[in-house]
Amino acid sequence: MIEIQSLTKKYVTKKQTVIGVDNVSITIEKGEVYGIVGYSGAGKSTLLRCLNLIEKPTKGRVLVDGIDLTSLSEKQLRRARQKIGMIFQQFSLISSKTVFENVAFALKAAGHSKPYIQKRVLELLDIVGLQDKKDIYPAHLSGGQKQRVGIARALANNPTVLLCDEATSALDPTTTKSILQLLKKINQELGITIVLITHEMEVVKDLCHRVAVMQEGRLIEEGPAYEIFSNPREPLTKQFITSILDFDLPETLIKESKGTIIKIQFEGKTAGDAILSDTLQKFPIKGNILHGKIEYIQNDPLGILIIEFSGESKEVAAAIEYIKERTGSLEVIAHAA
Ligand SMILES: Nc1ncnc2c1ncn2[C@@H]1O[C@H](COP(=O)(O)OP(=O)(O)OP(=O)(O)O)[C@@H](O)[C@H]1O
Repeated sequence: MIEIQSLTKKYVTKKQTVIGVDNVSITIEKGEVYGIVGYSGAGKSTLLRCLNLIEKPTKGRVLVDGIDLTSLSEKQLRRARQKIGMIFQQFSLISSKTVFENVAFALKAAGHSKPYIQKRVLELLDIVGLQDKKDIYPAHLSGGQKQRVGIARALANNPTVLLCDEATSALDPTTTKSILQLLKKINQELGITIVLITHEMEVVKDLCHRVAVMQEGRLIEEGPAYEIFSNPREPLTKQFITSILDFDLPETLIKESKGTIIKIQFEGKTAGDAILSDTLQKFPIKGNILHGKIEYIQNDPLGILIIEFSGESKEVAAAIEYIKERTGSLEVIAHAA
């Protein structure tokens, strides 16, 4: 378990004081994948770097499995850090070392014997699917392969926590998917807690159990990923999820519509229900689907449907009420002219 308690990080220079992280408290459970999102400058990297004390907090505490990292000596901290792996957007591999040597480096630093290192590196390369690349230099690897080496190196000393600093931001969408799959496997099969920062909600959608939203150093919203996607409270959170779920109808379509246009959000089990066909059977109205989309937040469906209803206004109103009672939310976008 990771406990971030009232953490503040200020950067003080002669000219000014910049607050990187402003009084943030978060508890991350063991085995969880926890996402931190926010725009550039929100304080995500600073917060992540405070978790292994690469960055020293100005105030507050960071406890990993009950140990207060801020109270440790340098020597104790080096030891504690071995249990906190980290991967980076730009991979941070040593270009003059082969894949094998890059991974072995972390094990040598921890003082392991040669035979153990030999065995452990091959084991790690097997986990990340790169055994056949062990004698290759980083320059000859693709971005995805470089990140796999980064992951193998981060896992070398059997960490309990893996910190991911925009781990897929430099990768194309297909490679991103495969790295996210690998991180999911590492979380599920090795039970490693993952804390990741990202500005991509796709990453959160695929991987994160819980998510925090940061703005100007502060934590403005936090909760289970499904709740954040289905019921965002803060305007910034709404902006973030729009990229995944929302859909704006063209203005002309709304203007020219002769019916009532509604947007329905389906949550959880109701997403699969035949609410629309029920409604159309029950009420003498016509329904024209203008847009529909279902996203899976991990394994749970969340959908939106935009429909134009036409018919007698009393019947349309009754149909809307009927749907409201059965779904997560309903919004009337345009009334019948
Ligand atoms: N070493 C530093 N010295 C001074 N100010 C810093 C330093 N590192 C970060 N900051 C400032 O702290 C604030 C938060 O930066 P941080 O890099 O944590 O944000 P971020 O959300 O990770 O952004 P990005 O996605 O661009 O990396 C910014 O205002 C930044 O300018």
